[in-house]
Amino acid sequence: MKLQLALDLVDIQGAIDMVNEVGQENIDVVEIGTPVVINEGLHAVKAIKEAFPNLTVLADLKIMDAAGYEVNQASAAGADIITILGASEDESIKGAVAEAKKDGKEILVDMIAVKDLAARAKEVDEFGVDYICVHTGYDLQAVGKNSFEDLKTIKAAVKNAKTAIAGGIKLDTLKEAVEQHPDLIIVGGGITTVDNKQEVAKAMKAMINEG
Ligand SMILES: O=C([C@H](O)CO)[C@H](O)[C@H](O)COP(=O)(O)O
Repeated sequence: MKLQLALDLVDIQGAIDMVNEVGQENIDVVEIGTPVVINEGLHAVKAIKEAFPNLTVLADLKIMDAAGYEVNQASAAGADIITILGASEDESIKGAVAEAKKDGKEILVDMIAVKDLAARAKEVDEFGVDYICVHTGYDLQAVGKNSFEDLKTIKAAVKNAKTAIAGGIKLDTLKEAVEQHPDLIIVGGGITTVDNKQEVAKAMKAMINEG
């Protein structure tokens, strides 16, 4: 199990400062979140990879179309993992995988807003993707939803890909994810909004390592 720090509500310098404050030794993957890519472009991915060459960098593009091209651009900027939506066309997901493989990069499929999770996870799992991720986005977190039951659903459906979970995970709810042993646990606000970010990230990493 690995810990991914999601950086969403920062600019480029804020992202670098946040990783330094959290401590790169306390995380495995750093995510340049969708709002950062929208605001700053792929320069943010390039800047974070240059600042932290030893960290795995995920570009949360949430690709929906033009998948091969967008994966190619994110990969050139230094992304190690690129995200595409599970709701996108099969051809888009296959194209993303083909492009990523050329450069030895990985594809994470974000299942946000997918209604039949088990069925779509089984389909996507056949396309050679690296991760399938359940995700409760900000807008559903705001009405009290989470992804812990959804993780059970994809764990039962997925045979090939690694599994991941994201969406509102905090130190006091992390256990619910750890108990199910996904390959990747993604945490944004649960680290970035607390006072002692380093202490919380360290505690989360310890819980994940022990899990
Ligand atoms: O992908 C995300 C969201 O859609 C905004 O871009 C977040 O990175 C993801 O939800 C993790 O962040 P938290 O929910 O704050 O843990």
